[in-house]
Amino acid sequence: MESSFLPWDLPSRWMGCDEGDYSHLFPLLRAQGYAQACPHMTHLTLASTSQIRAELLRNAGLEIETVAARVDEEAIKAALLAEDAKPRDIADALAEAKARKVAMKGTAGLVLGCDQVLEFDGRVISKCANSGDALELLREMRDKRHSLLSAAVIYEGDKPVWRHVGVARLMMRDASDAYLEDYIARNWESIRHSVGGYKLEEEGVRLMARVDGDYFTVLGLPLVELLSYLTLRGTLPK
Ligand SMILES: Nc1nc2c(ncn2[C@@H]2O[C@H](COP(=O)(O)OP(=O)(O)OP(=O)(O)O)[C@@H](O)[C@H]2O)c(=O)[nH]1
Repeated sequence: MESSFLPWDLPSRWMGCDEGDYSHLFPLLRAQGYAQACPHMTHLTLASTSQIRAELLRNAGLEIETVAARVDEEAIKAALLAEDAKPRDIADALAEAKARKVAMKGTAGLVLGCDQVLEFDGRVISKCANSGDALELLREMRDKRHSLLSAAVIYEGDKPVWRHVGVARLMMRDASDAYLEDYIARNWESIRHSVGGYKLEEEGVRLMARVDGDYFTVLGLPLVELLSYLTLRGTLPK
């Protein structure tokens, strides 16, 4: 049986499947490192180092590859802020920059770039550099509202084919100084890469008085909208 996309040296023991249907082989092939040779096997390439984004996609049953985009986010953010760009546009532009960077390397199939921006008090808040800054930020944000804007952009070839910005609005409770100090001491190692200094699925939920919006958007990925698009275009079965 000849196949156009299976690697020529595929071990013969895997060639016993029916003509054309290899889906049950995918986990085996991926385990052997064949994914890159078979772009058909992956639903998309995630241009992100975010563990939670990869986890959410894999938990939803998607076959993904992850590639770090390595764009200079701070430079892009600074240039956009200098033009008074809105937080939504900053998140979208950063997500597109990441998707484009990886897509332009010739990555086959769909490439997903993401970015999350925290808007508080009219400002765009970046990730905290250390636990002291995180404690200071939480002291500022308690008993007040903030928004999380999670942008996603998909490239196919050299063009963007889909984009979405999910928005969640959160109200932090008026936590005590003592609690915030203990919270940071307990959680800093886990939350250091999360903008806002919390993970909603962990103890960060105890910082909140109210969460309005999509849970996945808070975690950093407008997952439901993404899956709807992939299903609509036939990448995922209807
Ligand atoms: N687990 C978890 N992660 C969160 C939460 N809120 C924000 N984040 C993560 O905080 C990070 C925001 O920074 P980004 O610049 O968007 O992404 P990144 O992690 O730096 O990864 P890149 O896409 O490679 O830039 C993302 O990874 C979000 O998924 C949360 O509630 N839970």
